Amino acid sequence: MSLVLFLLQTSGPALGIALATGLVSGSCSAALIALISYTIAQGVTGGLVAAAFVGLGAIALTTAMVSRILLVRFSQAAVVELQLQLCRQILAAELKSLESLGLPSLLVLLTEDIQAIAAAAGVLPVLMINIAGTVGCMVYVSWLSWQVLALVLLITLVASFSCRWFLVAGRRGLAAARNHQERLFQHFRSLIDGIKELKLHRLGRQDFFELDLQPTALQVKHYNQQGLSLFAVLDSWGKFIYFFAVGLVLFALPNWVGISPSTRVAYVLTFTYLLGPMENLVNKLPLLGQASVALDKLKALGLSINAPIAAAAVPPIDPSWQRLELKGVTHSYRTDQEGTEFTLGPVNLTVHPGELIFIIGGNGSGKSTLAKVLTGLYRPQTGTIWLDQQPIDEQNQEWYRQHFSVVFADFYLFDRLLGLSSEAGDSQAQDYLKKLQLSHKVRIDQGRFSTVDLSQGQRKRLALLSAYMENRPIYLFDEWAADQDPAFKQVFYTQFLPDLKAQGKTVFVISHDDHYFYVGDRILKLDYGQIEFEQSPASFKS
Ligand SMILES: Nc1ncnc2c1ncn2[C@@H]1O[C@H](COP(=O)(O)OP(=O)(O)OP(=O)(O)O)[C@@H](O)[C@H]1O
Repeated sequence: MSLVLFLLQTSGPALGIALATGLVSGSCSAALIALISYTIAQGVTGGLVAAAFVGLGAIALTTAMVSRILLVRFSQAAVVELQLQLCRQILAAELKSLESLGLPSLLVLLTEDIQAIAAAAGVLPVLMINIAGTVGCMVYVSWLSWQVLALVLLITLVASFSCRWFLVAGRRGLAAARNHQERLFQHFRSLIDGIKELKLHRLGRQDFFELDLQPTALQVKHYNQQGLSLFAVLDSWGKFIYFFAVGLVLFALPNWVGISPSTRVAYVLTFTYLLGPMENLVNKLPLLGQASVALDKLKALGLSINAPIAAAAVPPIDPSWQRLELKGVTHSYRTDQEGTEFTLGPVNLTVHPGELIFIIGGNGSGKSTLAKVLTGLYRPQTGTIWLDQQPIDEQNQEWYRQHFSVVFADFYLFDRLLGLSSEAGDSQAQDYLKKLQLSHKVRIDQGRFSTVDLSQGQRKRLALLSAYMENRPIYLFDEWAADQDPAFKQVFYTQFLPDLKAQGKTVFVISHDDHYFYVGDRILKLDYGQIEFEQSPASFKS
């Protein structure tokens, strides 16, 4: 049902015209069948009947063609809209929800699930036309004899009940395959990301292939085979019921109620015509089954193809802010295993413009988690963040986030400066390239880097350049200097950071380089998610 809703939303008028022309075509085809059987039964061969035949045939063919062309256009538009809609939802979703869904889930969603839904979206309108044609034929049958219609309806009822089991079991198989598909994508990811390690370790490679990748791929195959086989059985079962119905009308019904041979010919012709649409319907059931499994998964993941994303306007940021406060802020990660929950906070912190703050602590002490909370990527589970007089909540969180430029430890480098492509921007970026000692490697044209195939340290410098270009009031660097050579490390700590501070920017630096802490105003140490101390560099002893 949500698929139909989505189709109506994306291309309502086009779908309406396609369906209307399809309906006309289906009705004309049904009328043609009636005309043919009438001609055979009555033995009439007049010019009027021939003209009606030609007229009906022409209308049926033209409308069918128009309908098909519209459907092709419309289904392609629906596929693109579907992909864009899901991408919009992913962009709008909270980071935390996306992290808990996991990358494999999102990948299966954007590839397999979209394909399944798109394929069903493509066939659904054709199926609707087939159903319309079938209904037209049923009207004709009921006009011929209500007893036959009653019989057909009875058989349809029995068929629906008997097919239901196959449908449910088939769908269960497809759903199980879909679940294993996520694990398979996780293995694909390991294969691609871990290719260097796998190449160097022959036994490990064999182990990964034989114990992880292959069994999961075989499970996907097994469940898909199981599900699709049930749909194949359903196909044959449907045909059996169909021939059973034709047999009943041909051989049994005349013994029960009086039917003339000419009426019988009409039935047989009608049923023979119906074979096409019915077969089409049954053939497409696996596609519809896969789409419905994909839609269920979407819903379970908290996404929906019908939920429009309101592009809320974000007010301009406040460059003259005076006070950023975290009051009793906490954030926890819940894991499946008991006793492994990590809680950051409660954190109480007040920050002013132009401050340079080092955040330090051991591995797993919560520095990156604090960075995500501070920058508004994670919402505090308790406590509140205040920017001047404004508490940050769901409504203004997007606005709040725009105050920060961040280079995360696991940063992603886009191949262009997003949102900045003016020529003035290019010349400023060229200046930064020189300062970052990259001008011999990289050029910038209309905001696009000539290459991002660089060393890790060089890529981090480009990420820093992107952050500079964003020119936000607050900066956060998570272990930025870790991959830099000693000379450039010194440039970063003794020139870049003081420069930013001199411009009135507030800078948070997550770092282990204690011999540069003297450039900062404060050092904040985390231990097991708690602020262990806050000190000035002068009183700090590592
Ligand atoms: N997405 C997550 N889901 C569950 N637990 C997480 C997640 N991210 C981090 N953690 C846990 O939270 C704790 C703090 O992690 P965090 O990355 O904030 O530490 P860190 O101080 O930045 O560590 P490092 O110096 O190693 O980068 C760790 O115990 C980690 O296992």
